[in-house]
Formats: sequence, structure tokens, C-alpha cells
Amino acid sequence: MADLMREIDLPLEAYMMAASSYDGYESTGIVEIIKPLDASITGRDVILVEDIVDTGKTLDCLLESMQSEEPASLEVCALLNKKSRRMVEVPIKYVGFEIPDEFVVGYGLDYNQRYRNLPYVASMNAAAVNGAG
Ligand SMILES: O=P(O)(O)OC[C@H]1O[C@H](OP(=O)(O)OP(=O)(O)O)[C@H](O)[C@@H]1O
Ligand code: HPA
Repeated sequence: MADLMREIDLPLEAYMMAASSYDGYESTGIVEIIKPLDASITGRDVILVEDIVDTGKTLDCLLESMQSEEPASLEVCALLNKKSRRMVEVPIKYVGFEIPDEFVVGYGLDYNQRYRNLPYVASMNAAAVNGAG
């Protein structure tokens, strides 16, 4: 997010939401908004920035919640798109990288809250998952 903002030469405001639905590397399918948006987006041009879109369930839930506030526009930017795993169709206007069906960690992405601090995105293999304790 910080890297992206540094590249945008326009006045902008940034707010964080938090949603969670993963237990390890499996989606529970139940998306919980842990921290809602603490600003009004009614009538505003909004870009929702996601680190990864996998099944699409999280994004679908967030979009529905945000659309209900009637922003002037609402687009999605995602660093990573795992399209082959999609269960819900979601509109993504800006995609950093299309990636294969592999569980990835690093650069903010976690496996049970670990590995977010890796300065790169890495594919996590089964042996690493089993040893991750
Ligand atoms: O397309 P989906 O299958 O819904 O997966 C994508 C979501 O999964 C991750 O969040 P997670 O639930 O792991 O919470 P986190 O951001 O705290 O890691 C990620 O940050 C996305 O929001
Ligand atoms: O591959 C992934 N890595 C980390 N978190 C995720 N949430 C959905 N897919 C992933």
C-alpha cells in the first residue's frame, strides 16, 4: 500500500479495512469484516486496494459493503490475481500480477499470520507448510 501510494501524484486519502476468512491456506468461505471503513465514501471516487484476489469471496463482500454507501465510483486494484481459483466473479480494474494456483506469502501476505515481513512474494510448498508449525 505504501509503495503504491508513493507512485500516485494526486491528492488522496487512504483508509484501512480489515477482513479475514483464511485458516492456514484454506478459505473458510466466511468473510468477517474485522475493521470497517472509518470514513464516509458517499459520493467519492474510491479505489479498493487488495493484496490478493483468490476465490473472490473477500472482495465480493467488501464491494457489497462499500457499494451500499453509494460512492461516485468504485474500482479495484490488486497486486496479485489468482484467477484460476475464482468462485465469485469480481471486477478488478488494475492487476499487478496474474499468478498460478499456489499459496503465496510475503510482502504483507501471511500463512497463519507468519511471513508477512518477507520483502518478496514466495510460493509456499507443502513441506514448508507442514514445517511451519
Ligand atoms: O479471494 P479470497 O479467497 O477471499 O482471498 C483473498 C483474501 O485473503 C486474504 O485475507 P485473509 O482472509 O487471509 O486475511 P489477512 O488479510 O488478514 O491475511 C487476502 O488479504 C485477501 O483479502
Ligand atoms: O495465496 C495466498 N496467500 C496468502 N493469503 C491468501 N489469501 C488468499 N490466497 C492467499
